[in-house]
Amino acid sequence: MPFSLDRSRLLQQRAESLIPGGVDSPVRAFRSVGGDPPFVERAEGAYLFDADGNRYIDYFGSWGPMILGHAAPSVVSAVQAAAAKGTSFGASTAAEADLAALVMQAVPSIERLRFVSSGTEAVMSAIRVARAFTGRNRILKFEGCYHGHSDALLVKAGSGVATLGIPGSAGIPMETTQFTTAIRYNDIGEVKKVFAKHHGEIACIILEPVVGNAGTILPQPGFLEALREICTQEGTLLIFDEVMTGFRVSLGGAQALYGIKPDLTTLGKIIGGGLPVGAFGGRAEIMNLLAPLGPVYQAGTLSGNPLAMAAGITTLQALLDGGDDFYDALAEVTSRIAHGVMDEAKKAGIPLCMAGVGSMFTWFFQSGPVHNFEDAAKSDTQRFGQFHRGMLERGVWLPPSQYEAAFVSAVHGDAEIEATVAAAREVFATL
Ligand SMILES: Cc1ncc(COP(=O)(O)O)c(C=O)c1O
Ligand SMILES: N[C@H](C=O)CCC(=O)O
Repeated sequence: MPFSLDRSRLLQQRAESLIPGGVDSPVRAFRSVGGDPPFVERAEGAYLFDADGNRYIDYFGSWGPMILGHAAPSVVSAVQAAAAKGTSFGASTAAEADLAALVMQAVPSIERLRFVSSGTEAVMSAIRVARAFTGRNRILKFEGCYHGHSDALLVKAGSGVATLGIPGSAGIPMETTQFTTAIRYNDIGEVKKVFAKHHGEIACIILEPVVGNAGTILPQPGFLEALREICTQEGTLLIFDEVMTGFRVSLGGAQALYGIKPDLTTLGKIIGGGLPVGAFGGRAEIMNLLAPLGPVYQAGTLSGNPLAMAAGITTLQALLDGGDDFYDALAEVTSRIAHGVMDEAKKAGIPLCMAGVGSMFTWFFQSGPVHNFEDAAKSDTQRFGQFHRGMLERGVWLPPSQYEAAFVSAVHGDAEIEATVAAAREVFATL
């Protein structure tokens, strides 16, 4: 059967008449890679199935959460059992503390934690509590890092903002971003300059400790250590946004991998096992400023939702049980996929470089190296788009932007590696 997206196209047209751009999040629209986005009907293991009957190996895993693969039987059973008891109470359940305890077991820098419904909310709330704790307003972030879509954090953001090539967002008053400073990632000299200019004013540095939203960019040796030292000296809080890297790059996230202890951490994605969730946490003396204990207001009708808690508990328990062996196996499969495709690019004479850690990675269409967003933006995005479409037609669904990370799950294996490398070989021959 020749590849067709006829039904998806019709569904997209219908969606466009009802929903702006036909999507509930811009990155889903395939604007930077062209072509029609497939409409998903169901998913199982490492695969997505669309409305036209096409099957795809999934390399974006709902943008990170699906580390156990789609519809993992243990997660589905836990969610079904929780749903049978009621889908939301707006009152506390034991499951919230159960999940909080599992998170803290893996991420010891978190002494107190609160659940919210998205990564955006987690970051927004962490910034508020950091400002309250320090009595300062300014936040320092890095170009190409994405911390959700709250007003103050879209300045020079990655992900869809970078993909669409827009500077931030309309509808945000200048006054709201006046305290946001965005500088180059991996450049400690720039960080020092900002502290010299704004001495005593900076509430927090927030960053993706491994960037995923400009494509994958690794911290250079010493960068995270230097940030920790500066923050400690200056009375500034260090916030690791581990919404993507938490439970992804290692059980304890990037902070465990690189041995750095942030003051606050934001989480999302994997800790909800594919259901809507976010969390922020850190030192008790900071987190205890939250109402009802303290003066920082933060709330949520569906926060700690019982279905999300059930999916999260089951997922984290599997990761804790699997331990280092689980993460080593995942990294090994990822490395075979990532390097297998790199080898094919080399044979085809196509400049391609790769950055990755554990089970997240990006192929940049350039010779590299990529240390910051400016470097990532040198990629041949047109060629990336051609590659993306070619792979999709051959049953491999990559994240539809050069400025996003790909993810591998525990149920990707030999068959998926071979099929992916073979598809890349064919596509490279057409570029
Ligand atoms: C690092 C990071 N922070 C924050 C967010 C925002 O999370 P959400 O989309 O759940 O609001 C995302 C993903 O979107 C992310 O990757
Ligand atoms: N890069 C984003 C999150 O990690 C992609 C998810 C989205 O914005 O829809």
